[in-house]
Amino acid sequence: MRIAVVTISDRASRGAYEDLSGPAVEEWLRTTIVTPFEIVRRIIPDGIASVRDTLLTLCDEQHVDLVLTTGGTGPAPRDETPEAMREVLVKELPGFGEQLRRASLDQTPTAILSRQTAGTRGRTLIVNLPGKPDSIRLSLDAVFAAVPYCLDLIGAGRIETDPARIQAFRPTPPSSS
Ligand SMILES: Nc1ncnc2c1ncn2[C@@H]1O[C@H](COP(=O)(O)OP(=O)(O)OP(=O)(O)O)[C@@H](O)[C@H]1O
Ligand SMILES: Nc1nc2c(c(=O)[nH]1)N[C@H]1C(S)=C(S)[C@@H](COP(=O)(O)O)O[C@H]1N2
Repeated sequence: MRIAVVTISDRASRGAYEDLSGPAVEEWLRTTIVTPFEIVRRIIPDGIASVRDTLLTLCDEQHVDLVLTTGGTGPAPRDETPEAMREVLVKELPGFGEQLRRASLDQTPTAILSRQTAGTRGRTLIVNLPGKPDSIRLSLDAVFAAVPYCLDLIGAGRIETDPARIQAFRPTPPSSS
């Protein structure tokens, strides 16, 4: 099981500030997932080509099971993560974005500015998170219960979570066919 954590930020990628969001995602995963997994980290600039090419490499060449991105989902000119997702996803899963915005509204009224989404390409699930370090925990807490079953359905690796942190929900056992 391999999970990629991709920080999308012009300034973090050129070292203008320290990336805090990627490490926050990694820390959340390490305290929540109890089955073995390896983390692949990337820090890249905003922009359609940058995000698209990174996601395509992670999906089609490195065959990671899950990609979590942080940043580039807003309305600013350089925020192009959703445009890149459109070029990469085979099946969009709009429920992730809906739930992320709903949960984030408890934290900030600007939650509605995020165009974050999720979806699949082959056996990889890609989920966008906002860029702000403070948003990471709340965002992952809001959607992760559905992630292990989604990975089962697309034939990706199996994840078990610490039930004290996240109760993974599997409505039906995986098919044996
Ligand atoms: N990876 C990160 N690590 C630390 N702080 C971040 C990170 N991403 C965003 N932030 C903080 O959240 C703020 C808003 O995030 P946003 O993604 O809108 O950044 P931005 O203004 O587009 O700039 P950039 O793309 O250069 O990070 C940033 O100004 C920064 O203070
Ligand atoms: N939970 C949460 N969601 C959030 C935020 C936040 O601080 N917390 N920031 C919002 C803001 S201000 C913006 S502009 C959008 C997009 O952020 P991004 O471009 O860094 O992805 O996410 C929104 N979603």
